[in-house]
Amino acid sequence: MNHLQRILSARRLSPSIIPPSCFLHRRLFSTSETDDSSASFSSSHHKIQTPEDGASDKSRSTPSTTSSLKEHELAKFSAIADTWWHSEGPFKPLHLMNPTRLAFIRSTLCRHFSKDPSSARPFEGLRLIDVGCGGGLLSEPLARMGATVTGIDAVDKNVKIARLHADMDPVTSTIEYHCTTAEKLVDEGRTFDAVLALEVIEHVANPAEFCKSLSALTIPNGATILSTINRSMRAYASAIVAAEYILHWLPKGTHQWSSFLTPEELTMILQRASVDVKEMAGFVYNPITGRWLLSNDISVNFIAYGTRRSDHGDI
Ligand SMILES: C[S@@+](CC[C@H](N)C(=O)[O-])C[C@H]1O[C@@H](n2cnc3c(N)ncnc32)[C@H](O)[C@@H]1O
Ligand SMILES: [Mg+2]
Repeated sequence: MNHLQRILSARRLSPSIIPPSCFLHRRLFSTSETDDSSASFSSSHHKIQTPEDGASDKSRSTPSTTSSLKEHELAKFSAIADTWWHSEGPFKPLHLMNPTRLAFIRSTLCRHFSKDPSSARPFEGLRLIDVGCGGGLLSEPLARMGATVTGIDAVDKNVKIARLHADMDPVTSTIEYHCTTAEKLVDEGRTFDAVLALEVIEHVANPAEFCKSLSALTIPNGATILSTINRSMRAYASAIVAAEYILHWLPKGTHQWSSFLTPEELTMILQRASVDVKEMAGFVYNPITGRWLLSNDISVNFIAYGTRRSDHGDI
């Protein structure tokens, strides 16, 4: 068993990690948070959001909607859309994380669909969707691995940048990009063998509804993969205070601590959406090598792979 397999097998989940619903924050099952103008990206007065600030967020009690859009989150991405492919720009952490998250995706999807992970194009024959694709940092390598890729993003500028970049290579020019949302594609009846939403759920209006849409886009017995940031004190210190305010890796205000989900919460909302989480891994940054590694440590950045039950559950 190699290192990766050890990590992954260590993170195969049993239902015992799923907490009773009373542990969950009410936010998970409420709704679209109305816009918080104090979170504006362009503001010169950046207040570091504390966990307590999040706890008193009044927007929690707004009525339910199926839209996953949070306008002020989209505005942040629109403002920096032309930097998606600058490897030293605001998306540098995603560029650096890419090989690590692709290793997890290759490993889990190859096992799930009985594909050969040592093949150059292991995803040949698979239809994948990259939800919240941004500039296409993930969509492109998935296409190079042979998948038929659809990339969607709610920000039109992102989709345009993704399209322009993908068109530079005949292999990636096959990617179908659309400015739309997961819920709209559900309404259109689209389905995919595997659905991926990396670093998106912490930016949507309603994580539980979003997971239901991801599930509905996944064929029965297909795979669903999400990555996000844990709502832990370590994540507050490293992903917000250090990354945004000390190291300036990300623009200030990129993340709201209160919008993060714990691995248990994500597992539970996916389970309620008919997706059983099978494996999880953490991404850990090594400041000496400047690389991210797959790890057992899911206290900050983590990725989860689940399988879509063939029954429709309570979707
Ligand atoms: C942090 S970026 C991640 C980009 C890409 N998944 C990656 O990991 O390289 C989050 C992306 O999600 C998009 N987004 C946010 N909310 C969305 C929603 N409700 N539906 C679709 N895309 C959304 C944003 O426009 C942004 O491009
Ligand atoms: Mg994020």
